[in-house]
Amino acid sequence: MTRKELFKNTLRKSVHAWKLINELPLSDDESLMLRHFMDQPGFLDLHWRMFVPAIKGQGTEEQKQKWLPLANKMQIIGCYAQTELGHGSNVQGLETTATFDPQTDQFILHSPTQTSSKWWPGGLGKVSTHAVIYARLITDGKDHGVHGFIVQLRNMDDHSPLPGITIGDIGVKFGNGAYNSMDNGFLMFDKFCIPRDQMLMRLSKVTREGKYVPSDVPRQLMYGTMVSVRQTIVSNASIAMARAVCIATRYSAVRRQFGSQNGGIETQVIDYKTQQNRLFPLLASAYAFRFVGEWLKWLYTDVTQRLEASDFATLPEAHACTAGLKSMTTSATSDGIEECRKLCGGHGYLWCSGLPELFAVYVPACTYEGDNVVLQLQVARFLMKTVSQLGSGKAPAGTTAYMGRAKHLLQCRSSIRKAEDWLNPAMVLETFEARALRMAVSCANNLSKFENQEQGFSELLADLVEAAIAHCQLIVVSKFIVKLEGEIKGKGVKNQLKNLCYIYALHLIHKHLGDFLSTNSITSEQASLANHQLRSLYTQVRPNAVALVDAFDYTDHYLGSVLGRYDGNVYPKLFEEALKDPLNDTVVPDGYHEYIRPLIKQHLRSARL
Ligand SMILES: CCCCCCCCCCC/C=C/C(=O)SCCNC(=O)CCNC(=O)[C@H](O)C(C)(C)COP(=O)(O)OP(=O)(O)OC[C@H]1O[C@@H](n2cnc3c(N)ncnc32)[C@H](O)[C@@H]1OP(=O)(O)O
Ligand SMILES: Cc1cc2nc3c(=O)[nH]c(=O)nc-3n(C[C@H](O)[C@H](O)[C@H](O)COP(=O)(O)OP(=O)(O)OC[C@H]3O[C@@H](n4cnc5c(N)ncnc54)[C@H](O)[C@@H]3O)c2cc1C
Repeated sequence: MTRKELFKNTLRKSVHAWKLINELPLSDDESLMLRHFMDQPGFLDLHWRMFVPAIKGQGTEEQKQKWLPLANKMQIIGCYAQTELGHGSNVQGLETTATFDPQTDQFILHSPTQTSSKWWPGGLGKVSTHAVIYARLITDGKDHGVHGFIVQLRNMDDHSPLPGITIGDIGVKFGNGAYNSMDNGFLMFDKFCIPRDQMLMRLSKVTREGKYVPSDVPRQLMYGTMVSVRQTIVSNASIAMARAVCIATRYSAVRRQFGSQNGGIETQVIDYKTQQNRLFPLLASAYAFRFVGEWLKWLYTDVTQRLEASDFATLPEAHACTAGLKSMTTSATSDGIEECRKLCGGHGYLWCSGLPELFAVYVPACTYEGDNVVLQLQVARFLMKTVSQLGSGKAPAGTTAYMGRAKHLLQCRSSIRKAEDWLNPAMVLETFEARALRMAVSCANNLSKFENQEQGFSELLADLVEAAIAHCQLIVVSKFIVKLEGEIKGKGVKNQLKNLCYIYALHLIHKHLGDFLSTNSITSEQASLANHQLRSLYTQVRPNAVALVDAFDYTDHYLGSVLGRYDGNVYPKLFEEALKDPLNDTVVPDGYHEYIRPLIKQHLRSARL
């Protein structure tokens, strides 16, 4: 499809999905699943996952009563317009202004520079009638920082931009289809006025007289919508990773190369230890991210209930966990999809393998809802704060509770003696805890050598990110182990999950061996025992690998992959797909008479001479 066709077709699908949601009707959770099976980025994502939650989280009761019924019935369509051309990560650096005019009781929205143009918001370019706009609030010449406003963008009769608004699509993005179904947009305000009651005023207010009344709740609640979406992105990482792994596993069982004895059949590539060493940790990650996603959903629900009761104690941890896990799981999934493409050899590069499109549509998850490095630095800040409070009498809680055992974890030596010890959950956990804590403490010690903490933080950014990743990996391993300790239905399922859990943990040890050795969390002998155990786990998973991806229950239609077909009938279908290509519509291609023939003839002439 051309971009225009793709965009229009996504509108068609979105509206059809919305019709089904109402007609069937579907619950909120079911509606999200329907969106998932629609399988294309579109304006509904932003409307439901960001615009509506922003109003719910930051609007007053009155504002919710006014706007939510309209949004819930989709009589208005909204997006989330925070990022600007010049600033995305640095939200405090946004330039759009919302200046209160007491004469008219309005805010004047203005884009003072080119870099202040809103740039990237999905659904903004062509679809949304409204947006939650983030702008610097100015009253009586004073800048109060960034706040949210509900703004109508387009005329409700003919969809034209309202006077004072310049709006459009930012252009083609990575890949052919992929995220191009979405109208990521730009927007500039030229002294555009909105009524005062369209500032989202749950967190802070501007009175009729123009007085700014700051809230007594943390200003970070303004970032609540991002926390909510980051949480869902973790579960989505599992879905995307599982999809790629399903394709690569099924195809690896079908594909044969080398190893033929006396004209017999060749070896299935899934039987090569190198293939297993690349593939099975990804299979394990798909399960691991699912379980950590379930736990994160619980954490998010818990913090939301606490916030409603004005208990803000767990907000920093919820922020650190959602930011860190969003970052870690999306980076691993993007890399994992690309690895699955390579695991499928040359055919993985064909569009009909389903992997190029999956990669192209998935990879911006490393950037949207917060650049992955920037987010890990938030985790690092949280860890440095926690380390600095050790010994102050305030016991670390939640995912940092292990830091409360710092005295032990800083000096303990791993008691792994034989390969099977690496299947002991307590020993594995202690290894990850020791590594995470020692990395964090080492950063804190190095930081303390700087007179200026901010300068020290800047200098140590790379180490801090690694410490944050170590902490996040510990969370994922520990939640997998917790899952195994709970009730698991199905004969033999627990054993399979156990294998995957230890593959997940041990492959991380192998991958980050430098961390584990340099922090003395393990010795090189223990590392080699871990590798030995890992190989043994691969052998145990091998006979069940295909069943473990079938368990994701993805239909062929959803997978969209000739290589990942359930029936394994890959080769005839590759031919069928090839023959569908428009280049094969004619035997002699367009351009033959114009370019190929004259070229060949010229050579023939010179040959005769
Ligand atoms: C089938 C597939 C379906 C997929 C479905 C997914 C659909 C998704 C659609 C995606 C569309 C994309 C949308 C977007 O991208 S929207 C824009 C997202 N933008 C960002 O994420 C910006 C990232 N930047 C930030 O979040 C902040 O600016 C940053 C956290 C980096 C820094 O903020 P700030 O400068 O204000 O803060 P400080 O560093 O000074 O920190 C101040 C304290 O505040 C704490 N903090 C920061 N953020 C939060 C938060 N969210 N919640 C709670 N607390 C927070 C921070 O830790 C500091 O605390 P301390 O003072 O205690 O240290
Ligand atoms: C597909 C897609 C959809 C999007 N949808 C929306 C949307 O609906 N609404 C919306 O408002 N926005 C949206 N965005 C914007 C998105 O949220 C931002 O692009 C994202 O937050 C990253 O910000 P940035 O582009 O400013 O990156 P930058 O911050 O400019 O990052 C550039 C580089 O600088 C590094 N860097 C930046 N700051 C630091 C630091 N402090 N320390 C170390 N390194 C640093 C980063 O790691 C990165 O390598 C979308 C983006 C994409 C790609």
